[in-house]
Amino acid sequence: MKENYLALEQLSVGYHNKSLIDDICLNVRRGEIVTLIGPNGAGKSTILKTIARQLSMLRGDVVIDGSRLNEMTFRELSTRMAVVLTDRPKPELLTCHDIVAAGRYPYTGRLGILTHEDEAKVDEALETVHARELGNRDFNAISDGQKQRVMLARAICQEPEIILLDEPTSFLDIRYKLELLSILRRMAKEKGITIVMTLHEIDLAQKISDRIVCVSGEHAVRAGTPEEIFHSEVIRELYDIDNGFYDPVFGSIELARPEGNTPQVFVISSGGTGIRIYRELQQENIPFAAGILYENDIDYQLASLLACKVISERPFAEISPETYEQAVGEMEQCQRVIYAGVPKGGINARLFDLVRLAADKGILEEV
Ligand SMILES: Nc1ncnc2c1ncn2[C@@H]1O[C@H](COP(=O)(O)OP(=O)(O)OP(=O)(O)O)[C@@H](O)[C@H]1O
Repeated sequence: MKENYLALEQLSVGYHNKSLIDDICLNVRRGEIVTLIGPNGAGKSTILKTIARQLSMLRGDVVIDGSRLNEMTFRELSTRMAVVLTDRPKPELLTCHDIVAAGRYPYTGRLGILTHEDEAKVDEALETVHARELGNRDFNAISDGQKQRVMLARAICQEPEIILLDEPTSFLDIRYKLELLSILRRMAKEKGITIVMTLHEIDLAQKISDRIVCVSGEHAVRAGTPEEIFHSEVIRELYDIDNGFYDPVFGSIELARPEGNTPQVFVISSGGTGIRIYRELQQENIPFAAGILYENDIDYQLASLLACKVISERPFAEISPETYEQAVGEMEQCQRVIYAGVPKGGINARLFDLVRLAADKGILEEV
């Protein structure tokens, strides 16, 4: 077990002496990736700014590697902590290289003169974020996504023990989002750098984080592993979602299921063949039933979220007469039956009886 690096001890954060969230207690281990998630305005950035000492803490304490935040000198803090918040510097006539080089200032003398070694670190940091070609460009004249990468290069160049990042993936296209997250993962796992960040993309948070902190309400800061936090109900409650779902198995956001509790279509599928059909029916707002699906079938997870009825069977069991009759009853209420393909196996033989029955009734559509 790695040692604790950062501790928030009954921390209260807020503005103008008015607290927003009280009693935050959190221990973060060295090299851990911790992501704060929660709705807009919940206080995620406020917590990060407080840890970064850009905002005074109201009560409690922040301890970094055994040192109290408020007792650390500026140099001590800046050699330990790099911060990439959403505010961007608006420098006059500074190149991206100059911005990144500022990450070396905690290590240079008063005049801020960079040694050859410092210069090499600036180049290396720009290289890491694939922004070397931006080095000579005016920082004010590059895109938001490019600025984001340059700011990350500055943080890397600072060689910190901990990096705080506020929404680091916003503005980045998919390639750079993935790249940023893999850079962070390398920094954490190979160099033992502790990462605390906020992310709005909870699917990415689920995949990259060692621990998730849910921020909402005055006291409600709940922490857990991604497996503990990413349940449809926890996410629904955290974000107060009433118009869709978060599917924790696939890490996907799903729109609400079609309106109505009476299925118009019955879908027979297996092993992923139903997914495209479910989505099409969802887009057309047609309520549907799905079955007979084994509970460990990939289609079962999405069907449970989108179908108004799912007829299922226990994994690896023969389809029971009761389940079959239930499926027939449901299917006979529908105007259409879509057969999306099912691999034949001994135990699912009755599924094919269902398909034949639909064909006999003249309501079968094969896709
Ligand atoms: N400088 C400020 N002075 C007073 N209140 C502020 C200030 N900055 C933010 N707030 C308020 O504090 C609350 C928390 O804001 P914060 O930016 O921490 O939320 P957040 O969880 O990061 O939200 P988002 O996901 O929208 O970025 C909000 O109600 C916000 O209006």
